[in-house]
Amino acid sequence: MLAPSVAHLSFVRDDGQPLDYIPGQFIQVHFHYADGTATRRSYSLATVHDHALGPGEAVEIAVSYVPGGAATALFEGLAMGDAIQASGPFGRFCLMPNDANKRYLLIATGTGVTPYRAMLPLLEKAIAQRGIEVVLLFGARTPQELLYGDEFRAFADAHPAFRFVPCFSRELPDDPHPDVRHGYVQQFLAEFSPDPATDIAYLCGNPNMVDACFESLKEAGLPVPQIRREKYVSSK
Ligand SMILES: Cc1cc2nc3c(=O)[nH]c(=O)nc-3n(C[C@H](O)[C@H](O)[C@H](O)COP(=O)(O)OP(=O)(O)OC[C@H]3O[C@@H](n4cnc5c(N)ncnc54)[C@H](O)[C@@H]3O)c2cc1C
Repeated sequence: MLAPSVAHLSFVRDDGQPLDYIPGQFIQVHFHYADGTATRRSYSLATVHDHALGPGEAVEIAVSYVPGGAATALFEGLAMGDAIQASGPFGRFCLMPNDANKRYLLIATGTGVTPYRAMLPLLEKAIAQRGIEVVLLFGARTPQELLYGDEFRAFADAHPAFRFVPCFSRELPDDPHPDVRHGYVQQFLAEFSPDPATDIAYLCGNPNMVDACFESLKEAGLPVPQIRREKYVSSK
């Protein structure tokens, strides 16, 4: 468990095939409701991507368990070694090779942060090769829910161009880092002066947060192509 209701799950393909994907993409898990109807749910790939995953390498996802959720029941019922059906990768919530921006504003709540974990090696390359800056604004209710927080903090400590700004809506950690904020991510966007001349923004996770940040960024003058969004809505 990454947090009280979030599991980090690791799978390997059992067909012996590799899985290449672009950080930011997701897979779909296929299963059946109790009445036999087929359904599926999407999960962003959390595996830190520094090479195409060869046969037998772990495909990682972070799943937030929701009360009464159908996929939640599936995942909670899995034992070590059980198999699930999945397809993918899908999606275009990715860093673009021809991006010429000076800064990425990466914004997430909850498991919406997993695409950014997968992107860390690409961000490291962009920092080294293009001299860009990155701000990661990550919303969680409590310090226990700051998924992969130690990894992002370590990455920020090693890369001064990467700022990690955890925003806690309920409870602050004891002895918080100076970059920690108290409130919702959307309250702190203005502090970073979003600028259409320099910024490309990514928004991932809770749909209300994504919509609120999208409106703020548009008001700040960012054109829509510079605001990339992934809303975690249920696909049932
Ligand atoms: C592109 C994409 C990527 C996604 N990536 C992830 C991911 O990496 N990790 C992840 O955990 N989820 C992710 N999701 C959401 C995920 O696909 C499911 O919607 C989620 O896991 C709930 O599925 P469920 O079957 O357990 O609940 P459902 O049976 O679909 O819903 C049960 C009840 O819970 C409510 N509910 C659904 N989702 C939430 C929620 N997030 N918070 C509170 N209540 C909710 C529903 O309204 C419903 O009342 C993603 C969605 C999309 C579209």
